Amino acid sequence: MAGGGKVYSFQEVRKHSQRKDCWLIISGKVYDVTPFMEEHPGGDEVLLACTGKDATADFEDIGHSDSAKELMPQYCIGEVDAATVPAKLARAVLPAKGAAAPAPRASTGQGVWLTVLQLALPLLLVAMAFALQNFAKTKTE
Ligand code: HEM
Repeated sequence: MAGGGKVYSFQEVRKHSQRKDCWLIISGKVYDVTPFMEEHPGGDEVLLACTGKDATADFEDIGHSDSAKELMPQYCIGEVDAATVPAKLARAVLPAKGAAAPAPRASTGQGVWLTVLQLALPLLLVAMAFALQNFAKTKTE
């Protein structure tokens, strides 16, 4: 690691959030990607959008190649002090520009009931049609 294991606070890392001074946090490590901004095949905007937070999920979501991962050590300047990373920011997964937004989760309480209702409603209608048909038959007999 180029940074010799230096530990930075989250507050320190987030100060470097400009095109000419851009640091990222990926898997607990701090990367100074300033010299890489123009070369990054995904563009500099996505890197800028990943400053000031934990960019691990964004980086992983892209499915970077092994050769991309091999480039990383040269930009690594140290580690982030995990205790200083705000929990909600550490878990934040913002969709990267050009990437698909995460699908809404259907397994939440409300979602399950909606699915059950969607399945049950047509069955209920068929059952009612049969009942009506039988009722009409018995009336005419
Ligand atoms: C040190 C950090 C990073 C390095 C060295 C890096 C390197 C690369 C490389 C080499 C590629 C070309 C494709 C590949 O080989 O996988 C790439 C593509 C890309 N990267 Fe990064 N990247 C970094 C961080 C990030 C971050 C934080 C994001 C945020 C979302 C990002 C978003 C993208 C996107 C959107 C592409 C284009 C993918 C495509 O066109 O299919 N990268 N990156």
